[in-house]
Amino acid sequence: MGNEWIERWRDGRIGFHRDLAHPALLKHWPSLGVRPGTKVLVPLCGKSLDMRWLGQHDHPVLGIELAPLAIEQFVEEGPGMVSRYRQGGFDVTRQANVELWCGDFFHFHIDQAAEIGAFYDRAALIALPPATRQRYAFHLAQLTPPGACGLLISLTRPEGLGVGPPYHVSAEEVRERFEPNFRVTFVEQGEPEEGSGFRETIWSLVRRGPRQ
Ligand SMILES: C[S@@+](CC[C@H](N)C(=O)[O-])C[C@H]1O[C@@H](n2cnc3c(N)ncnc32)[C@H](O)[C@@H]1O
Repeated sequence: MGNEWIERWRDGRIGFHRDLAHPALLKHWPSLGVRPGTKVLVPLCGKSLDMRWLGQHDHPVLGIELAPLAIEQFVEEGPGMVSRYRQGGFDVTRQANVELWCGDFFHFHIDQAAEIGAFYDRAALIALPPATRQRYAFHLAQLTPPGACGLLISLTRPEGLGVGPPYHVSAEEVRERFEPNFRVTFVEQGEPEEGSGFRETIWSLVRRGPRQ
């Protein structure tokens, strides 16, 4: 699967990328009440401008992305000095308060996640095939402390029009995968996208503590 993403980036098949920050992030992030200064984990981050928006709103950002090209494009297309270093087996590229870790999200370890206090998933869960999505939900839970909250933007797609990615992830599946470790709240469902019929759903998640 990893190679397919690398190829997509190489061939410029990145229709998922948006030229502006996602409207749902602008609309709903403030109501999560995440304190300024809280570091936000962005799994499977691509070169999303949502990271720049979070960075500009006083959140250090830690993005994890498999494709080196995505990271190169992010820093080329944005302002600010770039620094590069190696940490915990990952090549890390930093620009302003966004640090991009190049590698597999599933290899990112809890020891490296010490400062993370919030998270943002747009098109990460839905980029993964069914068998990997449970693993994703557990891994996200492992990396986030009790009380950490975040937004999840999932997607449904009409039946019979291909498989994915992006994969169809139903509301039931979101609850089933995340509720063991997160309080899951439905926030909003977007309108179906013209042509594809893809429809995004916004969720807010709060990492449960041991007895919550
Ligand atoms: C559908 S895109 C979404 C990107 C970004 N979140 C956005 O909203 O534009 C999924 C991204 O995840 C990356 N990816 C896929 N599997 C990954 C993995 N196991 N670890 C890290 N990144 C991964 C892909 O290279 C791709 O850039």
